[in-house]
Amino acid sequence: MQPGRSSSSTRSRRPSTVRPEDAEGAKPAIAVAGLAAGRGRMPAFRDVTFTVPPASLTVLVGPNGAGKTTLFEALLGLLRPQAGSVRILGRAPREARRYVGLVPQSARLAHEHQLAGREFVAAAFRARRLGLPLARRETALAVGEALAAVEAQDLADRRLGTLSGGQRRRLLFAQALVNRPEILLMDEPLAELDPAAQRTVVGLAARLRDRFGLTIVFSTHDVNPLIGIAERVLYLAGGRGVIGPIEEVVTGEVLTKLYGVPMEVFEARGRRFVVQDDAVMAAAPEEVAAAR
Ligand SMILES: Nc1ncnc2c1ncn2[C@@H]1O[C@H](COP(=O)(O)OP(=O)(O)OP(=O)(O)O)[C@@H](O)[C@H]1O
Repeated sequence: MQPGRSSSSTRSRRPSTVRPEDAEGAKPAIAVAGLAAGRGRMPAFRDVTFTVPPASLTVLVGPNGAGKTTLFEALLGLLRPQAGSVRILGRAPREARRYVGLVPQSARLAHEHQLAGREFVAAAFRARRLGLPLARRETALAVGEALAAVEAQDLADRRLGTLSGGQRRRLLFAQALVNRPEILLMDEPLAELDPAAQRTVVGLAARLRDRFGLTIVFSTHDVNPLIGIAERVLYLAGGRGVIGPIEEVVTGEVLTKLYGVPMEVFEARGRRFVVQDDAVMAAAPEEVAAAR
């Protein structure tokens, strides 16, 4: 991880589905061109093109089944593209795996309740798994750094089974950081968290970008907690994707084209609510009603 840099350089970009290079000319951390990918025979999406600049935070949004997890798998090299290309730090995804950390959905923690926080984080440390000499000291150092990066030193000796959802999420974060990645993929880290815990997770992601220069892709069903924090949103829907600043992508006009059906976006108290006809797709119904 490197010292942070400004994160505001991409805020003025227009939505784009075709631009293969970052507008600022910086070498992209992630470059995806014409990508079609799926876990079955049918691709979840096709012709998705975007770049992610280094030291930035991109929200990945889309309805259930839009392909958010599929995209992460393609970025990790776990899934071969059906068409198009993926480059991570200029390399093929499999060659770049050690530079990429994944924060999985917390539901996958079911069998680790007996582990202490530091053991859980250490379990992901690469040198330990390889059984290298010096691994103990190196592991302790890397675990300590990762816990400090997410301000979770106080969780080092707590059993996972005794922690709240937000605290576990923090340890998942630390686990993803223990191998000092340059890119962090976060798979729905806000699911099942209350608004206060959501703010904590979003704040941590922003600090990792700003202090350590991490490139973060953060998937969620609701873009609102990231408004004013993420530079851009990558919106997947209708088998396609569009990327740009949140205020330019999360609009009725752009989403109607993307979904291929009439969509409306309501704004209330600085938040955006996406609605198809009268069906609320990603909203608190009472706030949408108030906005009408
Ligand atoms: N193992 C599988 N075999 C075939 N198709 C699959 C498989 N897993 C997922 N799919 C399909 O791939 C598409 C994309 O799924 P994916 O899980 O990537 O979406 P998602 O945006 O992450 O959804 P969610 O928000 O519900 O987690 C869906 O249509 C899904 O039904």
